[in-house]
Formats: sequence, structure tokens, C-alpha cells
Amino acid sequence: MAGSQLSSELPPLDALLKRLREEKPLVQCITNFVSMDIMANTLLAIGASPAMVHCAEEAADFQKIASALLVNVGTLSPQWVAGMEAAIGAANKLKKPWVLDPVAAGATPFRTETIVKLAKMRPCVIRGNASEIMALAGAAGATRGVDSTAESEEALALGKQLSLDLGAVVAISGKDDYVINGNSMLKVSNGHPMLQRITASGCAVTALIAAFASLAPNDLHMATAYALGIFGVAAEIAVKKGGEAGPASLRTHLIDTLYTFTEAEMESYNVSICITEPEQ
Ligand SMILES: Nc1ncnc2c1ncn2[C@@H]1O[C@H](COP(=O)(O)OP(=O)(O)OP(=O)(O)O)[C@@H](O)[C@H]1O
Ligand SMILES: Cc1ncsc1CCO
Ligand SMILES: [Mg+2]
Repeated sequence: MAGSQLSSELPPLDALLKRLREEKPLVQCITNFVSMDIMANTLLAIGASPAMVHCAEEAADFQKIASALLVNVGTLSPQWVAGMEAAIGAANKLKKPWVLDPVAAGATPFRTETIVKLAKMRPCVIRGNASEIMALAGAAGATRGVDSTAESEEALALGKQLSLDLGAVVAISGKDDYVINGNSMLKVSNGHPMLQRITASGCAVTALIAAFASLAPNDLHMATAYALGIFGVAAEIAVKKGGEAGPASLRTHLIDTLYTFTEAEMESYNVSICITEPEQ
């Protein structure tokens, strides 16, 4: 996709991070068994408040006290889908932002059909890796499992189409993250390759997006890029603080770095804006 660089137009970061720590948004997470620990610890470390509440009997009621909803289909079952739909219905009714993580879209018919159904229920942001975004957009054979088999650039055209079709911000994570809002796109180039060797690091950053989305419901595009930027910069710092020893060390130092994270540490935030060609 053609694009022009307009990075000087980016607003400052401080308001969102400061407000997150003051307001401690309560994020209801309906997520997979693998990600629960790292997701809850990521939200707590940055200063938000996680609650893993998924059963159909209480998922909708919990939205009344939550600031945002995260729906992740990683370890799917029909009972969980009922909880997801109940919570999403409540979030939409109460005008709370909800974010979808389409884990392993395309892997099986049940999974793909469920994700497509949820994606039509008006998520404000969808964050997945390139394979997942391409599969959700209808590309055949795009996915092998939870890990991407493609570079994020390969999913740009389908990600843009998905954003226009669903009216949602679509974030494609990878070496570079692309955050697409219709014809406008932000590129975030922070992070570290070892993040791919920590299970559920993508799940965790999607929950971070939900937390920031609750603070900036009218600027979801920027809030999504901030969340990805903070997570990526924190990973770079964590590597230097001892995380280079391996994925387990990086995981620990990443959570520690999010806890102490300051705006000054965002000096390496590497983001740019591209205005992509309008659809013909
Ligand atoms: N090669 C890379 N270099 C730098 N950062 C990366 C790289 N690959 C992924 N990341 C970062 O890792 C985080 C997770 O993205 P990723 O695309 O691996 O998610 P995912 O495949 O959904 O992960 P999971 O399913 O394990 O949760 C993002 O913040 C992303 O920017
Ligand atoms: C490994 C794994 N399996 C289902 S969800 C999940 C976490 C990474 O997406
Ligand atoms: Mg994932």
C-alpha cells in the first residue's frame, strides 16, 4: 500500500499512560487458559486492573462494572462462546469498548466460523498476527496454528479491507506492527524477536489495547498504537535489563519494566503514520 510519512502529527503520550495509572481501568478478560497469567500480570504491572470472568451466567453482568472487554478465542469451547456473546452484547449496550483477539483463525471450521461471527458483533479493535488477520479476512490456507506463518506486511491489503468492512481498527502484529483505521495506518516498529518465543505475548498486548481503548474511546487508532508501542519499547528495555538470557527471563523483565515504565523511556517509540490510498 502506498503511503506518506506524517510522523510529526502524533500527539504526546503522557496523557494516556498517566490517566491509566490514575483511573486503573477494570478490563474484563475472556481469554484462553495459556494466556491468563501473563495477561493479568501485564495489566497489573502497567497499572490497570484485570478480571478473568467468562461464564455465560455472569459474563454480561460483569460488564456493568468493567471499563472494557477483551475477547480471546485461544482455547475455545461452545460454553465459552456463550459467555463471549453475552459479554459482547452487554459491552455494546453499555457502550464499553471491546477488543477481539482472533487466535489461530483459519485453523479449523468451528474456530473460523466463531471468530467471523464475533467479528460481526462490532469490536472496536481486532489485533492478530498476519496469518490470523488474513484468515479472518477470508484468505484460504493462511493459518497453521497460533503462530504466524507470514510477515505483517503480507496482511496489509486484507487488514485494510477488514477495517473498512467492519468499521474497526485492525492491528497486525509482527516485526513491525500495523494499526489500520480505514485509509489511515500507523506503523509501530518496536519490540524484540524473542517475544515470539514467549507464549501469549500477543494475547497480553491485546489486553493492553483494551485498557488503553477504555481511556480513549474517540481515538482508538492512536490508543492501539500506544499500547503496542509501550509493549514493544518495554520489551527492548527488558532485553537490556537481563531478558537477553532467554524467553523466561525476558517475560519476567518485561513485566518488571511495565511496572516501572516512564514516559521518558518512550524515547525509542518508533511510530509513523501512512495515509493509504482510498478505495477506488
Ligand atoms: N520479530 C519481531 N520483532 C520485534 N517484535 C516482535 C516480533 N514478532 C512479534 N513481535 C512483537 O511481539 C508481540 C506479539 O506479537 P505476535 O505477532 O507474536 O503475536 P501472536 O502471534 O498473536 O502471539 P501469541 O499468540 O503467542 O499471543 C507484539 O508486540 C509484536 O510487536
Ligand atoms: C499456545 C496456545 N494455544 C491456544 S491459545 C495459546 C496461546 C498463544 O496464542
Ligand atoms: Mg495470538
